[in-house]
Amino acid sequence: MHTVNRHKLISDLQQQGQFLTLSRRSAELVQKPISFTLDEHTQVSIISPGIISFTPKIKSVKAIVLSSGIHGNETAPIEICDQYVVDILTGKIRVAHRVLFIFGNLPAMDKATRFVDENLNRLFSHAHANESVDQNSYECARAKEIEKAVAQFYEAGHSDESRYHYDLHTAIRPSKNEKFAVYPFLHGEKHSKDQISFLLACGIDTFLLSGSPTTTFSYYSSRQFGAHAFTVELGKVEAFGQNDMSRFTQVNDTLKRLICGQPLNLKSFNHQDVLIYQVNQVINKHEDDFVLDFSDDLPNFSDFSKGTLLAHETGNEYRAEFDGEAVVFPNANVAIGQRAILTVIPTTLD
Ligand SMILES: O=C(O)CCC(=O)N[C@@H](CCC(=O)O)C(=O)O
Ligand SMILES: [Zn+2]
Repeated sequence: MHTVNRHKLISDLQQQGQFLTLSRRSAELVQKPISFTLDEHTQVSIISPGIISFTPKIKSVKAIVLSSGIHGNETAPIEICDQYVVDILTGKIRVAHRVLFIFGNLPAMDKATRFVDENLNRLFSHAHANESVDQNSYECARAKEIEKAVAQFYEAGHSDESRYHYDLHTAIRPSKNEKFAVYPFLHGEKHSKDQISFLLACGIDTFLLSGSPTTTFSYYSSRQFGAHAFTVELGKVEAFGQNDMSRFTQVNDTLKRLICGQPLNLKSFNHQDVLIYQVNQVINKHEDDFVLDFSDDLPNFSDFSKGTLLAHETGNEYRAEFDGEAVVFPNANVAIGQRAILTVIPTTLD
């Protein structure tokens, strides 16, 4: 890159902070790794379009990944994270910990779609190398790029740094519990009540405990790097500019407090404040004729009595196994072999 352009880029970024806009509109400008310092207190590293890290000069005790737009049409988290990046670059706020922002699927944002060729959130933990995955797709390359950025970010820290990853999404359907988090499978490790208290402070009061490995981004950070990692669902999918940002005040303020090292005033964990579910069935689609046996606008967490037919396809019927079993993320329109419904049943944390 020409030196003059590099200086202009850095000065534009510091004056306007529009890293995401540049990543989406002029990706070639932020294609090469670029580093610079903000007022001598924060190192900025642009890793590739849509991926930027901030490192304070003071010793960091937390390494925090905030990802959004892993699905391109899930706009509210993208708008929240974009504003943090703008505010950091322009000096309105200052990070106290190392923070990596990842804006996942840039071309899908432009198309206002979940993805272009492949669901990016099914390609982590090396699933991008599976033979069923189109190796020429944007998402295949992007999954590799994101995995590498996360590995370098966590591994660059001190050994006593604790690791966090909040992968922010919005859901396709409305939900009986509007804000909820998927807690990736921990392979027998204990769930963190402190993390649940933190997410509760963000306005997230419902948790799904995953019971098996997945190829999602949050599972990758959890499993590979021991990060406290979650897929966080903040509401319903809306177009850019159409989100009612007042619905995100709590999560917006709390995440900002976290990255800026401000007091969080967390309430200690109390079973009565949260709804905890464990995943009971992961129903995958095997045939083209897979259909759901309930309406397209049925909200997430709607529950059924034992034996109710939830979905069917040639050769298979899928039924509720328990009274009160609820459905989450039902979607008949997924690729063959992928998850079409999660079912969950209430549980408690030990
Ligand atoms: O509303 C939907 O159907 C999907 C919303 C979404 O993108 N959810 C994530 C959950 C990932 C996880 O299980 O941790 C996804 O499906 O990728
Ligand atoms: Zn999503």
